[in-house]
Amino acid sequence: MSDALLRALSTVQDPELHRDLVSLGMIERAELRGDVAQVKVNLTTPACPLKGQIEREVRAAVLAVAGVRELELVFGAMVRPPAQPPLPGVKHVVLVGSGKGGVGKSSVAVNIAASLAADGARVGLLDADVYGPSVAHMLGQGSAKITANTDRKMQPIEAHGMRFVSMANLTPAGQALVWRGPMLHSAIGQFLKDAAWGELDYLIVDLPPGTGDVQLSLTQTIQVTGAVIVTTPQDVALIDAARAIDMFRKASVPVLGVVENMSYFVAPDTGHTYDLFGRGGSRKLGEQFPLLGEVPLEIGVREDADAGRPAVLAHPQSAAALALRGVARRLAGQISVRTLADLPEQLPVV
Ligand SMILES: Nc1ncnc2c1ncn2[C@@H]1O[C@H](COP(=O)(O)OP(=O)(O)OP(=O)(O)O)[C@@H](O)[C@H]1O
Repeated sequence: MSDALLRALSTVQDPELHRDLVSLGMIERAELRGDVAQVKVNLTTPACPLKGQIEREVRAAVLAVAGVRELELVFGAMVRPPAQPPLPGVKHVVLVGSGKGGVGKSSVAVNIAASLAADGARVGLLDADVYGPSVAHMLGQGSAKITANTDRKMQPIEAHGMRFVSMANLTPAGQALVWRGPMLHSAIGQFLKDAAWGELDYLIVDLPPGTGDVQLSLTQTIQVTGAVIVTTPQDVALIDAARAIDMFRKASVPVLGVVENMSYFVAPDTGHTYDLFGRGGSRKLGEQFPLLGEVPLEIGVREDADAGRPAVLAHPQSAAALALRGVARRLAGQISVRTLADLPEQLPVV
């Protein structure tokens, strides 16, 4: 490594982590070949929301070093696990919850997972909404069946770049589940621990709506990185979202951010924007939670879900898909912030 380049790179801060790239262990290579600098930066997540800014600042710093005429810059990514990973091979478990049903929690969970996977992360999705599992349908895998692998573990189903497990793929279609708390507790534990998740950067968990047994069970079974709250902007939804936030607080689960879904509607024929439920209402939940994004109500989101393809993949340029991509990247950023805040001053190079 070139000392001059490292000195220059140590003046560049990660904009979210407020620490320099060198002490964060993000510089894998910094070499001078003649007057060409070759630098490799490992971001803390492949879904880094501020990659463009980091790239600009690295360029400016390196090209200001005496004798450097050109920069060959490559990016990699390495998601850092917390001091205590939640499950072997799984770095982060993130819960997606809502105070009330029908606000689009599963849609948001599926699109966050698909978006992180599209950015290059290794992603799992656990459908813990055992009473109303809709993830399998939204991923076009409603009739797939979960099988056991040679170690007698549940083999997650692969779709759209992620692995997922859903009760819908274990029970015959159309049958209701009539389980009580202790059975649910053991089912969730099995989904987490007896599924062959393999190596994952993020395991996204779609919770049932509300504040019941499954939510508690999950927070007691493993150390989760945090929770995302999905809400719509009207007061009745926000009251329930506040209750969900309170539940996570009592269970010592950090709230990583809030997603305002069905935030507004743009009429496709006139282009007029309607704030059907009062856009921006989720700010009433408090300033302490980052707003991860405002996702418009869009017919395509529902159509894509029913066609079994996440909107972020099916119609990546739609306003809803772009908002959902932003949600996933901001969430990944928040996870890095949480994790690195708890790690030592000088991190090893990854
Ligand atoms: N932004 C959106 N625009 C249009 N339709 C949406 C949007 N978000 C969700 N939907 C649709 O609303 C319906 C409910 O969404 P979803 O199942 O994701 O909600 P949920 O909160 O998980 O529900 P439940 O709590 O009952 O499981 C679905 O048909 C979904 O396709």
